[in-house]
Amino acid sequence: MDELTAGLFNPFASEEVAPPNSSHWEAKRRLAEAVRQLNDLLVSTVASDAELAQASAQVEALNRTLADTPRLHGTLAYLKSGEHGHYGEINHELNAVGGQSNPLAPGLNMWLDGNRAYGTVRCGLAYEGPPGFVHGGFVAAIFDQFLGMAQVAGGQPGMTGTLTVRYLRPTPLNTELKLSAQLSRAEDRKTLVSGELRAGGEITATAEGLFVRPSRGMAAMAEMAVGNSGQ
Ligand SMILES: CCCCCCCCCCCCCC(=O)SCCNC(=O)CCNC(=O)[C@H](O)C(C)(C)COP(=O)(O)OP(=O)(O)OC[C@H]1O[C@@H](n2cnc3c(N)ncnc32)[C@H](O)[C@@H]1OP(=O)(O)O
Repeated sequence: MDELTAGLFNPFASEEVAPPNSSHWEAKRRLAEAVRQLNDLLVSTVASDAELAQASAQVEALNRTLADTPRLHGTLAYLKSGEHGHYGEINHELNAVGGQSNPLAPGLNMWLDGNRAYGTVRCGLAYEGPPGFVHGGFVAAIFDQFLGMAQVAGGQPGMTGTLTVRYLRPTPLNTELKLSAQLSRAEDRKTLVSGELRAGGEITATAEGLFVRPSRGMAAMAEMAVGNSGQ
């Protein structure tokens, strides 16, 4: 374990969503939730052109305000600041699929129990692909994150090597979806995890992920990423 992978899974010890570790993350979770609602409202409103123009001006003004605040570009920058928790906590806030403080993330909650993992997620209107159903790319993204975290049981977290999703039936929007996964095999640097997604008791998709612990190690992978975060 290195400074990235140590504590990576701490936020998933229980079914309760791990609380924010500071007033900063608490405030950011609130803002993220407001932006999620904004996203939902944006795709559903049929307001007049004038109302949309006014809303755009308000959001643009807010963007200018936030652009003038101190910023950290990427999870590594947060880690290096030393003020925002360990990597696991930062990942739990900012991850693109599971981050509580990232409005792009649909609010995936997951917890681990031995070599099994469980989770819930609810995808609002902004995740629509086929009419009334979740976009298949987001189903795959949810599996990638969920299976990726479930690999903890194997004790050697790695990157997704392959992810195979079988879409059995459409996955409904605005419905509590239940996830479960189990470790199938862990050998050397490779961990195989399989999982399923259910809506109202019916399996809508299954997935199998092969995760590979990089030969160069996670920390070295992270160092390779320096400069990718758009600062
Ligand atoms: C950035 C830091 C983050 C830190 C925290 C994150 C925690 C995790 C969070 C996860 C959640 C988020 C999830 C995400 O979003 S992870 C993001 C999506 N995934 C990636 O971007 C991964 C990109 N690929 C790589 O970085 C490398 O190719 C990896 C690391 C995968 C292997 O490169 P490495 O140089 O180490 O490999 P090796 O040549 O020594 O081969 C070793 C063995 O593995 C076998 N093999 C290799 N590749 C594949 C493959 N694609 N499928 C099947 N098998 C593969 C290979 O045949 C060999 O087997 P064998 O011949 O010995 O039998």
